[in-house]
Amino acid sequence: MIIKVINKSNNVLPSYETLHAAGMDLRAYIDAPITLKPLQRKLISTGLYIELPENFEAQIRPRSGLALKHGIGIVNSPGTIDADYRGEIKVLLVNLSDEDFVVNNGERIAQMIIARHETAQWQEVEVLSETSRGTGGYGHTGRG
Ligand SMILES: O=c1ccn([C@H]2C[C@H](O)[C@@H](COP(=O)(O)OP(=O)(O)OP(=O)(O)O)O2)c(=O)[nH]1
Ligand SMILES: [Mg+2]
Repeated sequence: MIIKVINKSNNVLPSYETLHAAGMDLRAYIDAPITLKPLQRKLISTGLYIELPENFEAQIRPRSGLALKHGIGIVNSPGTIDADYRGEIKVLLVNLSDEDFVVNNGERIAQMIIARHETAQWQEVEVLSETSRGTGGYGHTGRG
């Protein structure tokens, strides 16, 4: 699919790193390095603005390597970019390690997945259909 994008950064556009990758890596677009102290969170710019088709969203997800090696997560993971959003895509990083983490311009900080979604309408009713699960949940089928 084709997605319109404005790139105000000095970075290359996000791209799939391998042939069948689900996510495109997003790069930080910042004037100077940003330090995240332990447990600190900061909104990181990407310089990207996109126009998604109706019934598509972009999900902003963490990179597992940064998570494993440096404890870097995304506070609102997965972040949601709505199809009608025209602002800059930003990434809310958090440092869950006990050491400072420095983000540099152009660094790959997150990944973006383009996904189709439904738009639902409600049908209000009094009764829902019966199932074998019923209202059971939260481990109701046991552990092993
Ligand atoms: O990680 C994110 C999450 C959101 N957004 C942008 C795109 C999205 O369409 C908009 C609103 O996001 P969301 O609905 O998650 O935030 P909200 O707190 O509900 O704000 P709003 O009232 O503007 O919807 O902010 C980002 O750039 N990065
Ligand atoms: Mg919202």
